[in-house]
Amino acid sequence: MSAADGDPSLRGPRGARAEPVGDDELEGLFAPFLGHPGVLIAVSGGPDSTALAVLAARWRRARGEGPMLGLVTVDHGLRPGSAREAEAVRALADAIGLSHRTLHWRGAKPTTGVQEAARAARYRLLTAEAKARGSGAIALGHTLDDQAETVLFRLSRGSGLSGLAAMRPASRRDGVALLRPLLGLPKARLIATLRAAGVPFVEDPSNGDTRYARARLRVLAPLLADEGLSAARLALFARRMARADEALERATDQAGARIGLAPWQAGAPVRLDLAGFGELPKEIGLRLLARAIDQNGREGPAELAKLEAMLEQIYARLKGEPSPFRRTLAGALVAIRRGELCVSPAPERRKGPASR
Ligand SMILES: Nc1ncnc2c1ncn2[C@@H]1O[C@H](COP(=O)(O)OP(=O)(O)OP(=O)(O)O)[C@@H](O)[C@H]1O
Repeated sequence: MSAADGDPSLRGPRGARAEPVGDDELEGLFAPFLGHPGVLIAVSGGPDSTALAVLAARWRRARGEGPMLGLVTVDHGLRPGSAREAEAVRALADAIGLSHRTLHWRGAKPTTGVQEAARAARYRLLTAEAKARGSGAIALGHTLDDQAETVLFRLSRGSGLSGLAAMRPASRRDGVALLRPLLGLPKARLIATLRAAGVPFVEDPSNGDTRYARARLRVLAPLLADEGLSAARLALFARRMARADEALERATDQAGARIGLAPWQAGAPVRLDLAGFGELPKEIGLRLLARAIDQNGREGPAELAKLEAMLEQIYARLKGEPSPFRRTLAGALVAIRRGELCVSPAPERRKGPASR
């Protein structure tokens, strides 16, 4: 048995030895890059995004042509070592022949919810940089293990079907494509790839910090895998949810066009035929209501449980409960009048008398 055989980070599910990613896999992984003039590779210096950079550079070199690739690191300025980590990514970029830029999260940092704020700032900085360069796409190093963790995290938070579809291999944010070429690969294979190539990487210390729910779920992962809830199975579950979600979204488009009494326009009130709404399958009605509220509210997406409760109240009116219906949710006003379900921006809340 070699030393590596005993290294748990090199083992895949149920102790199977993880193989480095082979050159014959690269085209399949990176073909989605081809639709873009340039791709910014978001590299924290951790194993996943380091492997992403190494593999993408290998792919690009082998084909001799393709999109411009460049590495970008966001220095959140939250840990003393963060500038050094960004410098290590620059050294990696030099070694693999790609450019590198560090983006800084400046300004005041919140004392609570700092991880969420850092994540939002990171995406803001990355999408702005991609737009400024005309790159069109950002590549992220999420793996199969991250996908599994996202499914478990969302299950634990009561997400519905769309949330359980978890991360998509390709999505959009602020007009920029987000690509996740490694979403089908276990982290153990990426670590094996870096070890085989002799490329160093760092581990984010917050990854093992059990004050965070994701780190606690990571601790549970081997136990769940023993019960059949392996990362691969959870990721397969997410793909099936994504397939169902796409079908339901399309059915929702069609239902909206069919029972809409006014054209669906960004920022415009939504008017739906109430009887037609009542005949829709519940899931489609729920999605239409959510869209109408998203479009008219100012407070972001409404919570699923609140939407479900409102849907039941609308059904009660449809069954003949006579009381008037006028409710606000997530900054939108939902009202029933003269056979119509109307969703419009909620009036500004009146402020009480000024206090001294
Ligand atoms: N500081 C950083 N600089 C550049 N890219 C980063 C940085 N941190 C994370 N990323 C990118 O985001 C990917 C996911 O990182 P990580 O899992 O730590 O973030 P997350 O917050 O859990 O992910 P998400 O932002 O999708 O929720 C990394 O593989 C990398 O591509």
